[in-house]
Amino acid sequence: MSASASITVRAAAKINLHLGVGAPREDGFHPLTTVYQAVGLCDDVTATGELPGWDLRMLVADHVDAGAIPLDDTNIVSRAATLLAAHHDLPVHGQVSVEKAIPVAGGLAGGSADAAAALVALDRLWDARTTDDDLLAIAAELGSDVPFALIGGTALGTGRGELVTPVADHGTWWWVLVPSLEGMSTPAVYQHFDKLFPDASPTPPPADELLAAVAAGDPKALAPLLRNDLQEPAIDLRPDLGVLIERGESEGALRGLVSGSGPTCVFLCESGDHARDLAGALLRVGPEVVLVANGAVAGAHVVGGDRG
Ligand SMILES: C[C@@](CO)(OP(=O)(O)O)[C@H](O)COP(=O)(O)OP(=O)(O)OC[C@H]1O[C@@H](n2ccc(N)nc2=O)[C@H](O)[C@@H]1O
Ligand SMILES: Nc1ncnc2c1ncn2[C@@H]1O[C@H](COP(=O)(O)OP(=O)(O)O)[C@@H](O)[C@H]1O
Repeated sequence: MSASASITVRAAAKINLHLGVGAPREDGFHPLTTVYQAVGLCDDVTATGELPGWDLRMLVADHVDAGAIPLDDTNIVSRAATLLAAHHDLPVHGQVSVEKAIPVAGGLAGGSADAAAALVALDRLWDARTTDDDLLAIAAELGSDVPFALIGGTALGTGRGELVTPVADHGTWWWVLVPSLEGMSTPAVYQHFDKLFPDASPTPPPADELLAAVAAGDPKALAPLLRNDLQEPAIDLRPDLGVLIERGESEGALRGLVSGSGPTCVFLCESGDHARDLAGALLRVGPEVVLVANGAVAGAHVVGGDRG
């Protein structure tokens, strides 16, 4: 592409409808059986420019903690660029800006979404034509949640979460998301899981019953089957999350749940109207930020650009 070509790629936040966690493997990662769903809370990554130089900017929404995002080469977008460039024996180059609406360290895989979107955008900008299998392998190297951010929809994750298979989903699922002003560290929550459950089975609990409810598309059938094995450790570290979940359920949510390693809490609703009513009720009693999103939405995909 030419000097002024630009490409914008959108990637979504995820929630885990089922997060079954097993005892840690020899490499320290926990074996998972998880059911991911991509929801309509998205970051947009725009890549432009050619040789030389690399520049990364983050443009964040009011509810996103900009101070918690590294801008150096540890940012997962820069890591994605480095791995993709190395794969093609190219120098890292371009100007990348991330319009960020997904809260940081929220259990919503916002960094993973940025990484997936950056891979797709830079692949296009550099005309690198990476195969899907290679893109998924690079994504898995970046983080356990990154392959799902490429694929989106509703999908089963196994291994450490990086082996992703789309599943049947005949529902439109409405969620209220309540982020927290202070993020939580994913490794710290997994470590707390190990402390609370030293006798966990090496085989994570399966998701078969939940997958049947997802396929059937019935929120009332899904609600009692939602499961997150990291919820107890997350609430043990942050008791306010337990209070919030009880509040959301008493205000009428079909079910409240910690998202991934937390601290975002998500509430399943029957419809868009129900979700907006619940969001209004929650806003009146406490949290500063309450979002409504539905799922499932697409994985990282091009939403704009020009050929310069
Ligand atoms: C908990 C989950 C649930 O989907 O999501 P988040 O809450 O972070 O969004 C994921 O497992 C997070 O995936 P991700 O954030 O990509 O993790 P990675 O970068 O691969 O790993 C970060 C650290 O988390 C721990 N980790 C991660 C995945 C896994 N299956 N077992 C682990 O023990 C390890 O301590 C690892 O060093
Ligand atoms: N582009 C990015 N966006 C957000 N966080 C990032 C990014 N790059 C690196 N990070 C680091 O990754 C950590 C985890 O971020 P994130 O993916 O938002 O959370 P989670 O794993 O809870 O879903 C953050 O605390 C931050 O230090």
